[in-house]
Amino acid sequence: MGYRFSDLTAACQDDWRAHIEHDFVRGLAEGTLEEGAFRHYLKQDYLFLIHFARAYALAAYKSRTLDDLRQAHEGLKAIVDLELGLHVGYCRDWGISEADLAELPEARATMAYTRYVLDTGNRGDLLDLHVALAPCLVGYGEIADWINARPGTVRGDANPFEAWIAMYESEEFQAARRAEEAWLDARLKDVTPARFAELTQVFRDATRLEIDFWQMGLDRAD
Ligand SMILES: Cc1ncc(C[n+]2csc(CCO)c2C)c(N)n1
Repeated sequence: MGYRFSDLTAACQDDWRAHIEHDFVRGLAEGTLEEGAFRHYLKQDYLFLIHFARAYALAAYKSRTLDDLRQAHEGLKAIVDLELGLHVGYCRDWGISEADLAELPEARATMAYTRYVLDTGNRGDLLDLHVALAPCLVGYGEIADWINARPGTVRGDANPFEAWIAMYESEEFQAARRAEEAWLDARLKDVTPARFAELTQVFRDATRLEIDFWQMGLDRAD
């Protein structure tokens, strides 16, 4: 008892590092990622974001308190009003039009990850759902930290992915990440070892699906 969010990453250390330090992330940090791989990722990420907005709507449905309902509402608004708009504009900069986005076929890695999160939230409770969402929100925050701490990282105009890195290192995004970790710390404090083992499985599954999503980008898999 007395668990914290960091106990989840510690319990899945190998998978967690494989997500944070994936070759796709290294390519973003060094500016060496093939542009076609990035475009493939961006397109699938559009579909990913739509399903993640649905996951925040599910979090609203699963909420028992006004605070949790507000938090789910904020998450849904952040994706719909902010992230998806930014994403569509960003895709345009990379030569992907809104019409292209509307017609995208969904890759298997996108389906697997997003439907896993939605199913975990459906069959479980709000904590299951948040743990399934954590490799996304907390993971991308840690990725920004990791990118910034690496000597090989290239920043500024010399890196074509500068805007992507800047988004996830932004104070606004990092504040959302810290709030999520604090929420998870508060909920994990009281879980039993058996429940923690269940949640570890969810966290590991979702982390491995993040790894598959990066790999899908590198392989341009459909
Ligand atoms: C595969 C994949 N995983 C995580 C993110 C980042 N992200 C998407 S929604 C969200 C939470 C709401 O702000 C975050 C952090 C991404 N874009 N694509």
